[in-house]
Amino acid sequence: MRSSVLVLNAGSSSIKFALYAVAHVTIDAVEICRGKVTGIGTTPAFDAESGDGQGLSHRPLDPSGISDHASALAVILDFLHEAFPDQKVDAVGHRVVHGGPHHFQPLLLTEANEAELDLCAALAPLHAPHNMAGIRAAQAAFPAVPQIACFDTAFHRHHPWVSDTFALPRNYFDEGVRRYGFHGLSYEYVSQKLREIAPDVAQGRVIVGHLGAGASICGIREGRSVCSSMGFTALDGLPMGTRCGQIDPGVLLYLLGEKGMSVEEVTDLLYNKSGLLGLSGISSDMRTLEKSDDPRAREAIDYFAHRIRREIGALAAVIGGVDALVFTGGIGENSPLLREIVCQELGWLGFALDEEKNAANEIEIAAPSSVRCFAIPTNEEIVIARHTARLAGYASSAA
Ligand SMILES: Nc1ncnc2c1ncn2[C@@H]1O[C@H](COP(=O)(O)OP(=O)(O)O)[C@@H](O)[C@H]1O
Ligand SMILES: CC(=O)OP(=O)(O)O
Ligand SMILES: [Mg+2]
Repeated sequence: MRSSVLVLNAGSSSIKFALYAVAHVTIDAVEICRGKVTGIGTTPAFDAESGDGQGLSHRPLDPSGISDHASALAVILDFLHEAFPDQKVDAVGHRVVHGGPHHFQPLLLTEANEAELDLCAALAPLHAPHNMAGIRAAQAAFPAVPQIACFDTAFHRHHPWVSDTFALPRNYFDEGVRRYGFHGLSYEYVSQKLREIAPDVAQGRVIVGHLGAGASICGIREGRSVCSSMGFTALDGLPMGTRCGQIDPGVLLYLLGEKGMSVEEVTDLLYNKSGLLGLSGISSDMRTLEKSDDPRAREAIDYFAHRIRREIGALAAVIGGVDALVFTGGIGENSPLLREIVCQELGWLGFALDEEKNAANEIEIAAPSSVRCFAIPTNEEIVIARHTARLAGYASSAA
């Protein structure tokens, strides 16, 4: 049997997975396969491909059988068992969205620290309960195997105080009411990748936009996060697929006080009915909006780009300029249109895109005269695999 690390990234309606070969030598984790169960609780489907991109499985699943994360994980494990009978899972790495104020590093899970993570779950209602469900299901499937939590918040834990505090009385900060920042595993990956492909700017002033279903943007200096658009929860900052992003807290007081909405109704409005979906009234999915002729679809895209530009200006002011701008996440990597609209108005910061490179989703998309600009496909799973291999006692040179 060969040693492998299983990575699980449990979202609100999906579980993404990846399997990596690891060894007790100083080589990096090698991807064997990756895939996902999507539509848990609605119209579930299973997809998997090999590490070199060959399709392995693509099929709908029976909705009555796949009603929760445990049953979705069972499908993944059955597939891995059948397709890769020689691979033995020796450690499981989990993406955990909220790690609270104390976790600067990934964590080997024990009964004691799991209870602490349960407490953080209330701060990320769209993600954390599913992260914890993924952990519990993996513990049941692999009882004797180390389970490692890798936090989206950890990359941001060296922020200066001004980046993380709200202007509330100090005791709230001490109680944990502060800006945490998320998508840290993605920022960690992009920072590592930038060191490989553009070492001359990687240690400088870098702004990275992680633009996917969730979206945030981060100012990084000398490889360290300085400031991020996401705050106490994964609701703040940029508008997202279904989340509102930055909002005047007075609106919430009005909805709760004057309109008599319940906390549950406001939560549902802000997390599930706002953002691109709320603005367009059509879809939360950027591909659908790009194809639509409805003017509200384009207005939603323009609003998204406007807020990204605002944040880029703000982050440039905080980190003292920009040496490189990176787009990542499903939209950042794949939408030439969004990148074009964002950069159109950024000439004052020195940005000009090369039209053809941008249209082809090349890695480097700036015109020769421009400040450097990149579209880098993110890979949160390999970051989790490297940390997991290291904590479980396997070597990984890149961790
Ligand atoms: N070719 C594409 N053009 C435009 N948008 C795309 C494209 N491919 C994916 N996207 C968008 O990426 C978003 C999903 O991003 P992703 O990072 O995969 O999300 P998640 O946070 O669920 O991992 C969706 O809005 C989707 O429409
Ligand atoms: C933190 C967050 O918003 O994650 P995702 O983009 O996976 O929704
Ligand atoms: Mg994501």
